[in-house]
Amino acid sequence: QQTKKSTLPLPPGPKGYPIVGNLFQMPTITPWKTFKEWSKLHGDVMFLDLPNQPTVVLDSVEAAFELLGKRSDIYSDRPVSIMQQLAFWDWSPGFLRYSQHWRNHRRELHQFFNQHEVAKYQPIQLRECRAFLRRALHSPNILDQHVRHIFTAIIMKITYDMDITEMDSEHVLLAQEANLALSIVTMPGVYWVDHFPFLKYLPKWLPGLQFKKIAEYYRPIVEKMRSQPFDEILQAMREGRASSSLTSKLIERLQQRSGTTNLSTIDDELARNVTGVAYSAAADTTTSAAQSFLIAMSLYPDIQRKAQEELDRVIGPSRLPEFSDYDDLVYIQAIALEALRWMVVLPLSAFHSVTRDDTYRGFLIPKGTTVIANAWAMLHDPKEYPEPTRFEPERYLKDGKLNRAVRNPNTIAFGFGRRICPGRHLGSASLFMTIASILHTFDIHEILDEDGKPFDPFSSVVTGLISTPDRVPCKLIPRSDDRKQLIDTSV
Ligand code: HEM
Repeated sequence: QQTKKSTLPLPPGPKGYPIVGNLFQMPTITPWKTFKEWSKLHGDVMFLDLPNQPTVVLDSVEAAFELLGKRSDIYSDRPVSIMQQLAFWDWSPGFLRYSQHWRNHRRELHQFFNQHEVAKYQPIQLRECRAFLRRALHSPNILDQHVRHIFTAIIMKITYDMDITEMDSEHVLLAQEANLALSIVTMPGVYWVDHFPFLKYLPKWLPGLQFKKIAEYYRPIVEKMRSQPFDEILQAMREGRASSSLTSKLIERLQQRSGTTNLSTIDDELARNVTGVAYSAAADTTTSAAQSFLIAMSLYPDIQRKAQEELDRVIGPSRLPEFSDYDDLVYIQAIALEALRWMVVLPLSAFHSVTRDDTYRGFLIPKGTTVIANAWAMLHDPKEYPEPTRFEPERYLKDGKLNRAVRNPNTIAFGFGRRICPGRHLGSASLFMTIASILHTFDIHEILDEDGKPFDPFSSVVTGLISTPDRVPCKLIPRSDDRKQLIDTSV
């Protein structure tokens, strides 16, 4: 028996082929740009016929806010990915199905990363930003690694009370490799097993089944990343020598709640999942945003000058920025917003999925449809952000204040509805302090390539769940000898 709703048409989309639908047309490089082009023909709510994974792409804020925001009671599920399961990434709270199990994880994440709690991490953020300044001053040739170091050290300290002094420490290398696996297995349209699940039962020596080898290689690495630091803290707690960290606090809280020191299987899993997701969600994302900032500054020296005028006026020459300067550093706030808009960290956000048949603008969106929000298209919409490829902090300002009439890019860049990024306060604060600290002490210069050509940030991005510039051709030069001294004498 047909319901009335199911007689409605699906949203329009590119014409596909029998059986494989649009699978062969799926772009593997910067798909957000291709989707944007396709949406010019088919509209901002576009259907892609992918086997086992019908997909709708939303290219406008209007559609994303309505479906993922207002209707988030039914649009907060995640699509199931066999590739993620095979590579052992399906435990992550970021990929859990919309359920009580997910809500339990979300509640703990909120406890540790809500706006009020995040203020407690400011001393860690300040210390790591200042350690960065010293590293950039004394070993300027590995700038990219130093940038990554800031956000790795912040999240490792918060989560495990671990001091990351070297980026080649075992824990960091493990976490980086597990994250590489994440970006490899989340490439949309790449793994046929997600569209033809029977492939997972075929032997791995058959041609075309490399996905099995990839998953088998990464699985133990991801397992170890999630368990090793956690087990170390659990052991230290048993021996009464654990220091305070998110992990120890969470374990204690779960122990208190259940009234026993032995965690139940469910609580043990919850704790491992919440602590395990922290690095993977925090490090590469904030690093990518900071890279975007550095590249923008190297291409727009006039914006640097304006920011430095503000920093000199508010802070003066004899100290480094503090979080208490936040309200007075409006131009720096605008730069942080623009960095998240200009080169979008998660250009296709994270995929949602709908748990019931729904109708929108007269179209059917069937239960189980994967819903992709093209955040890149929304943040590069010239109607909202004129000349979107220009880096222009002024677009958010009016009379020396943030202009509320312009859409704050954070309302898109951190995702939507009930799945919105729980780490957004931490990410934004780390980014703000990094930008203020660097601009207060250094000038950022562009490094031209061998042919003397300037860097084109938009044709040099790595495609993945998280998009990053493929290099950061910038160098930092101290603004003066006094600022050099300031860097060396500040802790
Ligand atoms: C500039 C930095 C960051 C950006 C741009 C960013 C962006 C995002 C986006 C777009 C999503 C998907 C939201 C959705 O599905 O609608 C997300 C999810 C998530 N983020 Fe972030 N994020 C950042 C930093 C962080 C940090 C610092 C943490 C950790 C403390 C974090 C933890 C998470 C988690 C756990 C999820 C999954 C939420 C869920 O599925 O319920 N993020 N983030």
